[in-house]
Amino acid sequence: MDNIGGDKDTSVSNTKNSVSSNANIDIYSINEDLVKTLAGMNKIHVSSSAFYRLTESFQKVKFAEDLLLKFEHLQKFKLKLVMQNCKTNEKSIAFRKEGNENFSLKSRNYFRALQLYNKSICYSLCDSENIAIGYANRSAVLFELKKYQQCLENITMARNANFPERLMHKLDKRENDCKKLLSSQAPEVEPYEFPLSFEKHQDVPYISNCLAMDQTEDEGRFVYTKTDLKPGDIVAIEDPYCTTLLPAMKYIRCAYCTKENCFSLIPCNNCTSAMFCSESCRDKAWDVFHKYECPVIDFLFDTCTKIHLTALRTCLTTLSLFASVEECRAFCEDPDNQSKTVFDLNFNEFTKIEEYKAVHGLVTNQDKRLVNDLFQRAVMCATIKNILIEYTPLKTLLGESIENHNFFADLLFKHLQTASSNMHSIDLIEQVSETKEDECFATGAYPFLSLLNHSCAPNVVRIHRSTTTILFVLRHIEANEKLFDNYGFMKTCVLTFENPRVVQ
Ligand SMILES: C[S@@+](CC[C@H](N)C(=O)[O-])C[C@H]1O[C@@H](n2cnc3c(N)ncnc32)[C@H](O)[C@@H]1O
Repeated sequence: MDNIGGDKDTSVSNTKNSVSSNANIDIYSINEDLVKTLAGMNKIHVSSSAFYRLTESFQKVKFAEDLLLKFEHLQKFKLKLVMQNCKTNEKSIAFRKEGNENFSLKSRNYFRALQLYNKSICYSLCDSENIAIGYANRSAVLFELKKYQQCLENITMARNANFPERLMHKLDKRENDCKKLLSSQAPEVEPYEFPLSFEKHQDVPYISNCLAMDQTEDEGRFVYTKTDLKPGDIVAIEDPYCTTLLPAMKYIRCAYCTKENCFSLIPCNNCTSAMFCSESCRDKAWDVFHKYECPVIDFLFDTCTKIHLTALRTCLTTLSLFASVEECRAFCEDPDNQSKTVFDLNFNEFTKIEEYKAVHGLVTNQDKRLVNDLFQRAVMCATIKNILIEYTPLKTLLGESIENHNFFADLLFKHLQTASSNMHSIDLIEQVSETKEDECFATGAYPFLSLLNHSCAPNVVRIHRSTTTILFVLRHIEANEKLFDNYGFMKTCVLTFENPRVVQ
């Protein structure tokens, strides 16, 4: 048996794409500290054996949590929570000034100016004129960018947010100029719609009827074609079950729908790290996940990677679908719901709950993972769970029931594994560099696309239109051949060169 320290760290930290602004306090360091403490006490072997013997996921998470509490390793994270960025008008004004410098004739860095005005809006106290001035400044940038419709929308937003009377004449003038110019502007071109190249599949309406699924002992489930395919064919168009906006995009895109909307974002009323493209997105985000993420958002963004964020978002989205945690638990623990795929779903009465069956059935590779990999995930799971329960309404949601707490640990532990084996990055269309994976703005859970196996010479490619993923055929594929995706540079390295037992 290997041990929880590992000979070398072959697990998630090798492929980490940490979003941390402070490399010393990312979530992996909590595991490293704990392993060092155990090694210093000569307890690695005994702890590894004890951890290995635990059969249930929640027991593994509890084991890790007990150690974290015993050695007080959660303290530095809790300290970081105290340093959550609060709204202050001073910072709001400072970011606006920085935005003005970027907007100036000398710089003309309009995109950066928009980001900084958004940041200024997000940092402003809710009842302050800084929000209105932020919207008005955004309208000035949009005027220069000839985006007159969005410019007018921002002028209205500024007025509704009590724009100061002393500056109103500037806004009036911009509004008049804008209206004149708008009437002479050509309408925007509608984007091209990509249709499936074949009839819809009889069971799964968003894939082509030529596709089917099978499985082998070695490769698990895979997708193959029943007819010849040619380059350019579109064989699937899938929308995600849920998405997670990456922290770098927080002042550019909506935290709920992830659309690029830096022209009209509105702030979260509580935190300084989430913006939304409408009140509707803000309300939906609050109900589904943001009420739990908001109080600890800077901890999540500064210390977690996209794998942890995606895993947590998948859990919170799923919990929000059910009237109670008990109902969600019964659904997730139903033996019938353990290995479903999109081919098993009922698309005639399609709901998010029905869709979740195929997300719940994604491969975890738990039986192939080394002890150090599982221990590390248990530590991550325990850390996130502990902090969410202490600082967010998750405590109220789970209540006193030990079964509910164990269920949440099970669910998060599961998705910390499915996220790394199945999660898809959602990229901008432009591929900047073949080896640079991170030109992505969000991640998503796509239950059909997650059935595609990896090849370094793939025969299909995923192209994103917003969060919708279109699967194109890259080269000729003969009937009965498998479809292969390319998981990306980092995952390929892990899959190919690392210990084969650690299949990400
Ligand atoms: C996104 S899932 C693909 C579907 C998966 N085979 C299943 O049964 O659900 C990724 C996992 O599939 C397996 N896998 C992917 N590509 C593979 C390949 N070329 N050969 C063998 N297994 C592969 C690995 O376990 C990997 O972690």
